[in-house]
Amino acid sequence: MQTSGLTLEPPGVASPATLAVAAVTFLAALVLYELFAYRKRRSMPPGPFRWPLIGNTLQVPQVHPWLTYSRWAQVYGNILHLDALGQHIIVINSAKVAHELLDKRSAIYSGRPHLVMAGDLVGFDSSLVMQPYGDKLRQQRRFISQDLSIATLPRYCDIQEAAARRLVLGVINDPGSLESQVKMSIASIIMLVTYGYTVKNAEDHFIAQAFEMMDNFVLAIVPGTWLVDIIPPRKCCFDCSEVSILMGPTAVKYLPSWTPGATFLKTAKAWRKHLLTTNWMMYRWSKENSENGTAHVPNLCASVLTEMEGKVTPQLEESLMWAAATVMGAGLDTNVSTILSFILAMLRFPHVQKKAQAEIHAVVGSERLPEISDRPSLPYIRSVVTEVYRWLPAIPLCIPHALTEDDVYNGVFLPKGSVVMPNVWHMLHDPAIYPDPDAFKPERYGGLDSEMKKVTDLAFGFGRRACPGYHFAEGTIFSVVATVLATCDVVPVVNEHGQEIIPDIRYTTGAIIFPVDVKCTFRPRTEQAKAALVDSAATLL
Ligand code: HEM
Repeated sequence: MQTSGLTLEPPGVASPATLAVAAVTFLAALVLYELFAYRKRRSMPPGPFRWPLIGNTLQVPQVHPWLTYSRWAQVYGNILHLDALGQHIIVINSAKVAHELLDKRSAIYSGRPHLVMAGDLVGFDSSLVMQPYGDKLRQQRRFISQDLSIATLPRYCDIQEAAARRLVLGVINDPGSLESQVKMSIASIIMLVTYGYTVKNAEDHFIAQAFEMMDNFVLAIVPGTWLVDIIPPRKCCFDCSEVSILMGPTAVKYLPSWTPGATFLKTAKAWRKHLLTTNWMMYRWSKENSENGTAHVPNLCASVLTEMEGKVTPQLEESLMWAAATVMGAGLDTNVSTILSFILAMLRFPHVQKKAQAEIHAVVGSERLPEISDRPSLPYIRSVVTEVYRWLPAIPLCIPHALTEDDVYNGVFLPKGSVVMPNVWHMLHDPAIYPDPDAFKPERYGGLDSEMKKVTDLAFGFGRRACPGYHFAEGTIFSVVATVLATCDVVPVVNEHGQEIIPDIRYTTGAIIFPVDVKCTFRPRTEQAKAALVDSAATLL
């Protein structure tokens, strides 16, 4: 429509001139933002090419990310930086840097990343493993470390040995049940120690609930999976007093659950309900049954409650409930993964198996089954266990830490709020430190605990967040490894043509990894060994 030489547009439609001005303004803002960001980034660690606005979001690897980070280490060095929509990610590829930052400066490297899906929505942020560093965390860690300290651990050795023996007997009788037997054996140890609960069988309701909770946890924390974690309402990436141009008003987590594309809200609701129901159910079971004498004591919950001498506040009780739940969650998959990796190693490296069996035979003999107290006398078995941690670390990228203050390391700026991921896999496969890193060679430690410690110092985490279950886990894994090797040959299954099937080295992806398709037969080495297992399974807990 033309009037007096002016062009009038219908209401709501911008003129080309307006659009042009908007586009130029947007581009100018983008250039300014990028220039500003570039100045800040120059002093940060190097990393792959970063796209305007989205940064490295599309490059953050989703499958076996530790392998990609390991390749990037060749290009960018030991400490690299990614920017995922304004979230800084620092990947550490060197043991030295990890120890200098995460151990020596642990006062500012002990936070955990804020995850909207796993934390705010599902509720895992109340569990010890995801809590920010602070009083609540310290209290929960204290509950665990007082119950699982080196001094108190001997009281749980019988439980660990009995479970290892039952596991071996179960697999001898039914080789196809390897994975479920390992899960059940580990769950039975953790449930007894944490809650005093005796697992009845593989279909036990408590076990099913606990593993489902872990499955949900592992899915909830996978980076890049959940919309809410990709578009968080976030402060500016470089200056916490400014609001990022990426932020917008998108508080996706507040959308109603019927919003198209927001099915994660329904998932989160279901997982939250499951998490709270499971954890309170097990805690209450323990409390009631430890009091009435039905539960096995000592157990973590009962010990802490006894020590409080009836002065249990609701806050303390909730804290204990989460500490116990975290022990259960943290102890399940890590141990299952490690034991399956051990079996895989024995199948692929039978000469190691022979050497380990010879050591047990020489030290323990064949008249009795090995015990955890034999550990100091069995350096080769300790080396086998250590080599499993190195060869296939259960948590290859550790659990991410968060940096709570700005920091400078060797002239490089590391901003507050960064997610810090130690690439433990790379550190443990560095050929300069571990020659021929894919080979399973317990000899590489020369039987020296000081060399083995270099591995466990990485595989069990760092600083104030280091695994509080380390000594306990060492007992469980040692007991399984020594019992298997003392009593059985771990041999491959054979196919219909009589050919042996040696599993490939393949594993899942995710925060905790598992070798896949590990199948084997446990062939009793002697009738006497099998009889000893039967006898002990009948008499022990
Ligand atoms: C082979 C077995 C295990 C491995 C490889 C392992 C490894 C780890 C690693 C790497 C971390 C993260 C540390 C960090 O953030 O720096 C961790 C945390 C943790 N682990 Fe373990 N762990 C194992 C078994 C256990 C067991 C049996 C328990 C309990 C009895 C346990 C309890 C915990 C807890 C509660 C945390 C969270 C600590 C925190 O966030 O402050 N772990 N573990």
